[in-house]
Amino acid sequence: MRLDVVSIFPDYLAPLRLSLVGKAVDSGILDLRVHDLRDWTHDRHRTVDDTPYGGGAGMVMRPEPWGEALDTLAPPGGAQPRFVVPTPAGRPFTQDLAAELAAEPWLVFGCGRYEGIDQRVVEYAGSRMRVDEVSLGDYVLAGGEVAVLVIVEAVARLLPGVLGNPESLTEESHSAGLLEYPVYTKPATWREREVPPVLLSGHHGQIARWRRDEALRRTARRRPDLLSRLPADELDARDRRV
Ligand SMILES: NC(=O)c1ccno1
Repeated sequence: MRLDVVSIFPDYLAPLRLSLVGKAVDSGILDLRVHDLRDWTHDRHRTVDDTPYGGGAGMVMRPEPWGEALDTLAPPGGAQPRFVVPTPAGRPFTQDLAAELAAEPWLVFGCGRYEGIDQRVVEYAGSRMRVDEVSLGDYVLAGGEVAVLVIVEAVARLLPGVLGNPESLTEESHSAGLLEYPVYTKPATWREREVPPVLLSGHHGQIARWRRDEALRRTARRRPDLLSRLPADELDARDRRV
């Protein structure tokens, strides 16, 4: 997978060279290219923003540098990426969307700053590539860079060969529409707190049942909205009694 990130703070994306994502880059699973939007400006001050039409506080990112950046990275008529723009006004970024993006051969991330990017950039991009304006949650960041770090990690870990043990993808939060069950490791007793005995029983069927029950309980307590979204046949009669 090729990943391009366009930002006025390219150094903000340095963490993508570390740990899990960094290893994926080193191994060639990810072809990561980070670009400075100012490389597509032509004035002495390398200006990327201007005052908003209609007035109001703050500045808006000018469309010209973004248009030139997209034309350089993905010339019209050639292969086109999926353009992902983190914004508080976007649709929710979810595990399902992470899985969708992980199936793409090429993603370009646009990091907005100030009050955002001139909307015509998204409209222009949408005329020749798929565009996703996505939000990590109902809060506002100073820019898209931090959101891109989150999205890239969520996507990269789903790529074959990135996680040491792909099995861990099968029972994690949101993988089956539920929150993950609580996990424990040695010692069996820690500060007078015991590990649930069933986990020490060696009885795999009972352990699986306990984990399912705990995932259901945790989801019902913390995210009842997820339960209401589960397909009707996802919960059996026993599940409904938990
Ligand atoms: N909530 C968000 O994802 C976001 C992106 C940029 N600013 O906020």
